Amino acid sequence: MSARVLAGPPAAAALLADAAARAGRLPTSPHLVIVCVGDDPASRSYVRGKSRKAGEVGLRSTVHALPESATQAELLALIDTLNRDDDVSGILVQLPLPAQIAEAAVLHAIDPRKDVDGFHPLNVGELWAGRPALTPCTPAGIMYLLEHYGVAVAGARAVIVGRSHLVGRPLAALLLLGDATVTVCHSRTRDLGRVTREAELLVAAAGSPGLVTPEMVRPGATVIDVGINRVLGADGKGHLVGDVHPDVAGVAGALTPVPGGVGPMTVAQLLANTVRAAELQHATRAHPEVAGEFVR
Ligand SMILES: NC(=O)C1=CN([C@@H]2O[C@H](COP(=O)(O)OP(=O)(O)OC[C@H]3O[C@@H](n4cnc5c(N)ncnc54)[C@H](OP(=O)(O)O)[C@@H]3O)[C@@H](O)[C@H]2O)C=CC1
Ligand SMILES: Nc1nc(=O)c2c([nH]1)NC[C@@H]1CN(c3ccc(C(=O)N[C@@H](CCC(=O)O)C(=O)O)cc3)C=[N+]21
Repeated sequence: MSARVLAGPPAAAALLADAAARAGRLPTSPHLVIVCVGDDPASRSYVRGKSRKAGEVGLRSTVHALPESATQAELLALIDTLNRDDDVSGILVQLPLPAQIAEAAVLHAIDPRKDVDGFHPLNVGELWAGRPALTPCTPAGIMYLLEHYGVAVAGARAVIVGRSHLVGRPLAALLLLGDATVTVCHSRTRDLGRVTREAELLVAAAGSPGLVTPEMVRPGATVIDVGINRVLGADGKGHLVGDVHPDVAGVAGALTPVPGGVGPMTVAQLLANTVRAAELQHATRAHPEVAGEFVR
């Protein structure tokens, strides 16, 4: 038996087509601003991919690249300018940041209505309160992928390996909103395989190549591989591999590939969030009586 492949690109294309149609109904094209600090090659490569896709669906994007030595004050000043600029719909600060900059201070400074990553505490709180506004791109993209391929979430036993603020935690909130029964595992989880074997829907987001092996997977389960790990192959070249061992394809019912699975969903969802942010800002301007309030 070999698992059904849940490919990212067709689902991402459907999400992007919807976002592009909504963008076309706005008076001006939504504008995403990406801020990156330092010159980590992997970060630069993600940023290029995001800008290219933005252009393909008719969104504007601008990249602000600050040097590795940038101070927290400089970054906060830039965010303040972008917050005040009515021509900016969405702001994404690429993570991780250099050690001299406190991540929390930066994420708190972004206007929640422009927070296309969904990392501001207001958006995090709204998500856990069951009123999702702007939600983190990777988890929201995974939910879209599951729906696109008709994978049932309601009532399912879902297990997530990883509890980061970027992936594991917000995905737990979204799956719970979708009426799954959710378990979140991490590096202190005892007998990880016993927990993951319970899952009808298993999500691996640990950043550990091949962590999920066939004996950890319930036969027929849907397995979502979020991991993006660069490893050196036998051919001496660098390869991207996920957190799921390739042999899991023999046990799982359905499986996302790496690359070409969750990654493209993340990028598509970022652009969908940018359109959503532009819609929120447009509604606020059209109805100034609600300005200052957080409009959903
Ligand atoms: N496809 C995409 O679009 C994206 C992919 N990624 C990829 O997803 C992976 C996870 O990213 P991110 O969430 O940011 O990573 P973090 O390093 O922030 O978090 C990893 C989580 O996995 C847990 N973990 C690590 N090793 C184990 C283990 N052996 N057993 C059980 N739990 C473990 C950690 O536990 P603890 O909390 O106890 O330390 C932690 O909660 C990475 O490979 C990253 O590159 C990330 C974002 C987007
Ligand atoms: N503020 C912030 N928000 C993020 O969403 C964020 C971040 N910082 N920092 C880094 C992680 C990682 N991330 C990815 C996005 C796209 C792919 C992606 O498109 N991957 C392709 C392969 C790309 C390649 O070949 O390198 C794929 O899986 O097919 C992967 C990973 C977003 N992140």
